[in-house]
Amino acid sequence: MSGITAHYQLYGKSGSFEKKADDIALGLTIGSWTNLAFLEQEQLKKHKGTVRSVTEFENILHPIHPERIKGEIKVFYPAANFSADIPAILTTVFGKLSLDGEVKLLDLEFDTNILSHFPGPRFGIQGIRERLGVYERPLIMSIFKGVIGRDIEYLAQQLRQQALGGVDLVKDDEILFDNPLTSFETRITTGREVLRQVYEETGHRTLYAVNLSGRTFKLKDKAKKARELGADALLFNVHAYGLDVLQELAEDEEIQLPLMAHPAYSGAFTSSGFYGVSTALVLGKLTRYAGADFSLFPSPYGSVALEKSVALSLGKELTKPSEVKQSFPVPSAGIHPGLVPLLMNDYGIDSIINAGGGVHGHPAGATGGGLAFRQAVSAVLEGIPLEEAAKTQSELNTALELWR
Ligand SMILES: CSCCC(=O)C(=O)COP(=O)(O)O
Ligand SMILES: [Mg+2]
Repeated sequence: MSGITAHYQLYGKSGSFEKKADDIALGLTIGSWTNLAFLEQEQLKKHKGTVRSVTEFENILHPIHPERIKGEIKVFYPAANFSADIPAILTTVFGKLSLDGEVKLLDLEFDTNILSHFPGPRFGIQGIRERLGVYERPLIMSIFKGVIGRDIEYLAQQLRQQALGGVDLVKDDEILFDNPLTSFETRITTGREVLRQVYEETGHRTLYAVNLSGRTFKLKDKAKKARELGADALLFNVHAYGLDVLQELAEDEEIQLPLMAHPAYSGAFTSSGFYGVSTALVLGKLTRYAGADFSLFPSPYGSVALEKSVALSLGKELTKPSEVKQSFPVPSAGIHPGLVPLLMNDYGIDSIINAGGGVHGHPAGATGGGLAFRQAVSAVLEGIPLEEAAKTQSELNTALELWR
């Protein structure tokens, strides 16, 4: 039988988890079971949730209520109960249940039949690499900073400085929305022209991800306009809108632009150890299934850090073998060149090193910042310690002195 298996974490008295699991499996599907007549049981069998496993962790006590221990349960929900879309799936497996005390949704197992309704990233890691012609190293991305209240000329200069440093991508900051000084359309057309000039001068190609923002029902038209104007990629605050909106954008044949999922707002429902949804599921698996070519998330090291095991499992969800293409893991926030060895060790070459302050804060400006990142990546690929490489690479040297 086709369906989805949900993994939950909860706390309770030892021996209480079987009953809780049964209550969830029945309560979120057909309601009562044993009181039904045989004929009704036969009719409803294909809709009945099933407990797949119950695990109690006797040694993991609740930090405030030590009489409770941690448990993990797995419940199977038949596909007959929901349409194959993320809103229906989330409402089935964690709708009312998300409001019912300390329960956290850890994972969802999609079978092949259900996953076939999720085309996933249109381009994926390979497709983005083909657009850039870069295959042998992690990509480097920088972020516009301090551009709110500035005009398009200022943005153009900042973009040029970033691109001249050799970064592969530049993205809008997620807090830059449509505004009279730097409208969505003007950012696309101006950005395109700046990056064309840099390409002509240097032969280096940089892609710009413009922030697709505004009311939900206007997004598709805006995204189509972006494509007409020659946009390279779209940044999208997916968790403020909902994953299904991302999927709509990803599947639209008239849009066909790489989509970059920003993690803004996701902390509101992922950060608790007791409630909400696991980070790896939301920013990893579901963001990939919904069609993001890139998923940004806090790295384990910077200013807004995820616990390392969480950040690593998130990266795995984005890249592990699946029917859908891989999404680029983009560990972010407070990244500087000195962190490149750690990031490359954690995420390998199929990842993106992304920095705002770590590029613009370089004493030689954004160009120097980009160069320092490129030098750090080359050093790691050649097996040279950064301190050693910095003896001959002045931008890297300056960066290491500043951020050590
Ligand atoms: C986890 S936040 C994603 C990256 C981002 O949008 C950002 O602004 C990071 O900026 P920083 O100066 O910390 O590199
Ligand atoms: Mg930002």
